[in-house]
Amino acid sequence: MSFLTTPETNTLSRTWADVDPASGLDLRLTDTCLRDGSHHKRHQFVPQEVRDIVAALDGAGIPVIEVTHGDGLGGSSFNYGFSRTPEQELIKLAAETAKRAKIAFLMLPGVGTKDDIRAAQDNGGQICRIATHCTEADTSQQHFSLARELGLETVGFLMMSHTQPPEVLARQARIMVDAGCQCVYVVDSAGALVLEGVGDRVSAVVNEIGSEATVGFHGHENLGLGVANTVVAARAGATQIDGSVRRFGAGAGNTPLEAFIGVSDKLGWNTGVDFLQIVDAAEDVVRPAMPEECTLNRMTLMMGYAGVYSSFLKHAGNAAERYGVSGAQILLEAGERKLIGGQEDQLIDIALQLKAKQDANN
Ligand SMILES: CC[C@H](O)CC(=O)C(=O)O
Ligand SMILES: [Mn+2]
Repeated sequence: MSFLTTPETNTLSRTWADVDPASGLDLRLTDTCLRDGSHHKRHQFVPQEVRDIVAALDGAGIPVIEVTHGDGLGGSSFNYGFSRTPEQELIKLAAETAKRAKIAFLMLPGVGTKDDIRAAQDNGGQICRIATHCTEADTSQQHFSLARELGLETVGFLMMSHTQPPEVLARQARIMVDAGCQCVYVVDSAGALVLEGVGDRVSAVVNEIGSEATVGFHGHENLGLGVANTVVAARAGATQIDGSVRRFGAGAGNTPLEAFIGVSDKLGWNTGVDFLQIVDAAEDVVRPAMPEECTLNRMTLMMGYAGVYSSFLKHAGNAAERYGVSGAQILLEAGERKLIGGQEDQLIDIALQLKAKQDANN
């Protein structure tokens, strides 16, 4: 079945209402500006910003809001950047503020621990999202078991999905589902996937896991395709969709959720979110909390083009400044080396090599 099965009517082959009929939703949205946006904010969220953003998103009808350090539970460190406010405090505040939305949290095995998951649940987190590189799903098994034992809803993130063909992702999704994952996300961490590249991957995962679990899509804007790629993902069977209001996320940002909501309205897909309210939230509440807009520029475009993990942006920028070399060249080389999350220190190695070359030529 093609992922463009019914373009005339835009009838989705799978909807979120298949899982939760009472919701009546075609697609269930998760806003990640308070987690993926943490990279852009260098993890400097303060309590009032979290309260205001959660209240605005919840009021507009966003059903899931993710809150954690950008690199997930336990990410506050010298390697990834220290949080200004402890993430568990922010999760608690978010859970206390939200009237309808569920609070999700992210964890990467090896960065966070099982105790961090327990603490996040104690603080009101209800959805546990476990992220692994897209060939390493087996590292998530014990975390899915624990999360299910605790009664948490579970989501699996197959990061850097552009690096593997659809059949590999499908096999990795199977590992997560067998371990207790209820929704597997195809995660375009580098914003490097282009249209059919998304559709083929989502379709393969849908075909593998059938009705055992749902499928999600998490996009980045590095080639300007966040909304278009997400429409393709939904047509291919993804029923859970990530994005960030005002694109507040890593790299050039995430799929701009307010734009996707407007597009969904036009396509007749019910997200349950009020377009006018979410546009106001983007402008009046989310934008003031951002250090600057997330934009397409030489660095972020290079990430999409070379296939680089979006959360490397600030690290590459720091290394470029420190050693007086081109940030774009650092990112190109990071793409060549196929670096994955956790290898941030190699950006410094690349910068040192570029500097040595530069010095030799002067
Ligand atoms: C460091 C985790 C990463 O930011 C997760 C994510 O959002 C992605 O891979 O796109
Ligand atoms: Mn992301």
